[in-house]
Amino acid sequence: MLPGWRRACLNIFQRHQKYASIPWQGIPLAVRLFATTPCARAKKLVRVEDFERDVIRNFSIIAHIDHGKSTLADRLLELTGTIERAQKGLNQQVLDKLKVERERGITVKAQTASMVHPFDGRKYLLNLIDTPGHVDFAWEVSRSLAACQGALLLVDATQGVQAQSISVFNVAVERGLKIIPVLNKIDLPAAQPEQIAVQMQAAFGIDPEEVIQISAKTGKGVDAVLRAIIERIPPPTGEATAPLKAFLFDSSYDRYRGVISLVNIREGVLRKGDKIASCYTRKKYEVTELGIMHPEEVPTTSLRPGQVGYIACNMKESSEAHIGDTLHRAGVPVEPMPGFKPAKAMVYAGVYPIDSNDFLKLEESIKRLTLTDRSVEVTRESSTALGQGCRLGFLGTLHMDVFRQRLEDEYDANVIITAPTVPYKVVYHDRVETVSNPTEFPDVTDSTNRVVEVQEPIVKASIIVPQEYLGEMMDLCFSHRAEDLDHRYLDSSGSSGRTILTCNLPLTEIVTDFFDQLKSRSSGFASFDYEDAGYQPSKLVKMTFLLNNKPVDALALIVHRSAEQAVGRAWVKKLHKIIPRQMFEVPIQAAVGRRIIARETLSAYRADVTAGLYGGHHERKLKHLNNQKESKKRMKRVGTVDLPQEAFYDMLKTGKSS
Ligand SMILES: Nc1nc2c(ncn2[C@@H]2O[C@H](COP(=O)(O)OP(=O)(O)OP(=O)(O)O)[C@@H](O)[C@H]2O)c(=O)[nH]1
Repeated sequence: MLPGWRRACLNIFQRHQKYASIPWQGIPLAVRLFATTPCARAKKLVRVEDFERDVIRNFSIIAHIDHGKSTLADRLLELTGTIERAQKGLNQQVLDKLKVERERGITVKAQTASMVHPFDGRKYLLNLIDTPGHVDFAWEVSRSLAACQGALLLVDATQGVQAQSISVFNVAVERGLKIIPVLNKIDLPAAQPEQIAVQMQAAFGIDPEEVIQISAKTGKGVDAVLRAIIERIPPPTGEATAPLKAFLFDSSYDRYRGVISLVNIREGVLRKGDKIASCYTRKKYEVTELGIMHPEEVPTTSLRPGQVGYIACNMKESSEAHIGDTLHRAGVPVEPMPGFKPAKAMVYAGVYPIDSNDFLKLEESIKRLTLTDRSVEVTRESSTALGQGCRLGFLGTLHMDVFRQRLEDEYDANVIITAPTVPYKVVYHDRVETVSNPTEFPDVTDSTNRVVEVQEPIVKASIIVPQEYLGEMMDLCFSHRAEDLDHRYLDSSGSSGRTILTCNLPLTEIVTDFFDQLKSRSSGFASFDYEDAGYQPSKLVKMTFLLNNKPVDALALIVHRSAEQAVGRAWVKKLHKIIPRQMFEVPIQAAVGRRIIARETLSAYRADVTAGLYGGHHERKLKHLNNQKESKKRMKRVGTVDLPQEAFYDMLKTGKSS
């Protein structure tokens, strides 16, 4: 065999999206070839016809970040023989497929996996839908829960109930899901299962007797979880003979097969070759492939009521797969099921290529990435300082960070991200405008602009923290303009007992450094969650920065009146440190409207024009110095200060903590 041919073969497998998650290194070529043949996959073929509705369970694992969802998912997949048992101590994290997920140890994109488990003489089909834990990905959580009848509420036995545990619990209860409470990490010496079970009772009204104690790491107690899934979660409803109704809850893009949609069959049976139509777009398709996630795609002959699986149906554009859509048999229309509220961007930022010639490449990469992350909003924008770029809307700052990292990891992009801003509402005499870019924010101090008021987004925040840090947390909230602050105790075990603190906070206050301060001022013990609480009028102004009396658009900020002096001074100082000295003196100013509120002066380089004059008359020296002064004045008049890209990068990086 030619070595070149061999290499080409390997490349094809490694690049093929479907097999990209498999660690191919070290596996002999013959095995790789066989593993990807239809014959090998067919061996795994699951006859879904064998599973009637009453032996199907659709469930999800919900928890605060890092409480062990992905680890428990691994153990469940192993225990049911869906994947090979990992070597002792090795964490497989089969469902965390993205590189950023594995590196950061967080789940960003919900994945789905089906398992077959024998119980009481019958074979059960268990469909697990993994969910992310972080607040920013709450949209993914509610999307996953729409396809389930039950949820495992996982709580870390060392950390106890955290803010996100409460918010995901509320979403699950709202959707009428059966909750199975599970206490994880009981193998750790710091675990306090009894005390945390009492906390769960106070926070969720759960009977401590119902709580299953496990260690997802060692596998202890995980079989009891499997039993509880089968015994406590109700089977899905829906009749095989009814007209087809399939709920589309996720989609991804495959270069070769087009859009792959994840669906939950609510009524009827879907088979390969069936002609289907979308309630939302009214377009018609033919099902070319369908199957279940086991945990990789495994083709099946049909999908039946209650089942969760993937379909490929010659959908070319990812925009055709509308999340929350109902698919039905072509020519047999049905009433669409209630869909999802679309994801709402909470944080906006400009993304620019470091080298402005790379814009088209960057735009293409962003487009491709948004195919797998549909919650990102994209529009084009341009800035005189940074050139052509895109304005992106994210669900939160972590979401923004993860998106940037994915751009860098998966598309090799080098980008500058501007300071994050939130969407403001500007109320004029005759209209209301939403502004998410500081450069478009009007000068409210100028009465000719006819601005009646400016409103900013508010969130209802909850913080769970040991009592000893309560004072510190209240202080933090007040310094971020908190209102309606309230607190209640979750348990009564002295200063280490947990308290839940709630307040209303402006969203803009938490998109900069709030998380970092929360973690450092509570020694990492506080957890934080928030939900949208509408808009409220606020005294906001646009701050611009001038270099040599010319405004730099990419540095514009929207700040609260009470903070304008402090922010203006801090940024001007930072600019002074970062900007390289020029041939002429450069004033660096922060301005609100026409008012200059802070100023620093960058002194000029001074060439010693008298160096070549040995001796000579005093007036001759003076003449040279005066000439120099004149030419500097001229330079200053016409000179523009170019802020180098690196300075921008530093500025925006450090700007986050201002
Ligand atoms: N000692 C111990 N560690 C555990 C256990 N379960 C999970 N962990 C560890 O806890 C960390 C977080 O686990 P993950 O499974 O990644 O948590 P997750 O909830 O999926 O996290 P997100 O996906 O970010 O929401 C990992 O380092 C796990 O090895 C357990 O039962 N015992």
